[in-house]
Amino acid sequence: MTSKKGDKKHTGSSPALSQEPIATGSDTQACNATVTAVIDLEANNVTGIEDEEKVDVPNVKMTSKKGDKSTTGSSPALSQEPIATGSDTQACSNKGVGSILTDLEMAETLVANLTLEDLEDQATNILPRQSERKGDQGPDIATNSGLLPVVDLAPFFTGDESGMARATEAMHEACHTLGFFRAVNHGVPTGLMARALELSAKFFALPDKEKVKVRPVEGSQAPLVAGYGLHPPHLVDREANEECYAKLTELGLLIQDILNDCMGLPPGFLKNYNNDRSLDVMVALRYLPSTDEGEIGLSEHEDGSCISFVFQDGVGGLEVLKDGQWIPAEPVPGSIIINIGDILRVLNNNKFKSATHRVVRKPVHRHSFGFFWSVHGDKWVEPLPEFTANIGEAPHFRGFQYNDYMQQFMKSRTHPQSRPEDAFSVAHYAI
Ligand SMILES: O=C(O)CCC(=O)C(=O)O
Ligand SMILES: [Fe+2]
Repeated sequence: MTSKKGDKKHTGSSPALSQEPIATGSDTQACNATVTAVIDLEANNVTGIEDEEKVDVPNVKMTSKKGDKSTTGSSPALSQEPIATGSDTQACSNKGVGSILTDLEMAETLVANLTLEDLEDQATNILPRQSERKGDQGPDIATNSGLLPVVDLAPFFTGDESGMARATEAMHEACHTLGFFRAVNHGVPTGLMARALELSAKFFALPDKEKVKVRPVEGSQAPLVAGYGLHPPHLVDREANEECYAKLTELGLLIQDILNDCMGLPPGFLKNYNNDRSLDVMVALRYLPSTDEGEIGLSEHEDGSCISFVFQDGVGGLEVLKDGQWIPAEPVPGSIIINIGDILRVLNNNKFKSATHRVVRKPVHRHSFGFFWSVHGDKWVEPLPEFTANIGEAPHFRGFQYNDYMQQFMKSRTHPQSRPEDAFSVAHYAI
């Protein structure tokens, strides 16, 4: 089994891709949350992966699959060709129902002969509930906020006006200087995130022979040739995923409103501009253990989203580039890491950073969820007059249709350039 160690630049796992519903392979009911996972079956040589290797996962021993398959990009719903060699991903989108139903039927048929007990037996409970994890008593924000700026959103739930102003200012500063911050008291229950991570871990811990049963059907419009089309219906608590998706959507609306204020835009401007939630997607990621120091799990990239949200287990590995230094975005229980994507950066003409980030693999499996707040595919994206003509500044980007951007973004993922610096990015539109 080969182990790739490249630090190939890519454009992130934000999936809002094309005219085609992104996570076409992924979707189910309510949030239409489902799973599109990427597993490079060829590269990973599923049959060559041995069962029953003991793997350490935070605070627990688990039985898991062996195999070091490092990853050069984990993006989920994106590839037409296997590119993620060593991570598994799943996605929840809220569109694409048409082609997903087919996959759902397939999944249900294929998994129907397995009982929940069978599945539970196979998937050792690798992530205990947050409350059961040693040291995870809830966010210890004061002492353990790590290096990222922290934005406490509590005032937006209590109506404390001066607190709201302080949080808005903190967010503005973070977006301006780093493009990343840690949100606490954000309204997404800690237990819900823990449950989603637990379910994801359980799914990924299944033997490959079970997971491949929920690959997208041959000829499906699902954007993955290798990967999981759906969560096995009997295994996954869809309600938890859907609730998580719904809560993240609420958080997205709140953050978008606050950013609207940070940017000094007329009240409700972003909400109006970005009023279609069909390309948002929630992705579950699993990173395989590293075999060597410094192996890359997700190569450096900027997100193609408007705003991205990440919650993670206790393993760590997410890093943000600032002034040539990689800053760890450490796991802090209950917090959500939020970063600015390329779309917002273009809209405000580079006032906010869309920071380069990556995931470095650790000696144990890592699980995380990404939620990518997108814009509608038909949307025209260009620097807003508030950041150009109205203030006498030249635009730093020419305008583009989001679909066009995503097509190229995708192509660059599925047909990576040999030189990372040649990879497609929003710089393509720079003036
Ligand atoms: O897994 C993570 O912590 C980050 C994932 C990420 O950056 C992405 O999917 O774009
Ligand atoms: Fe990212």
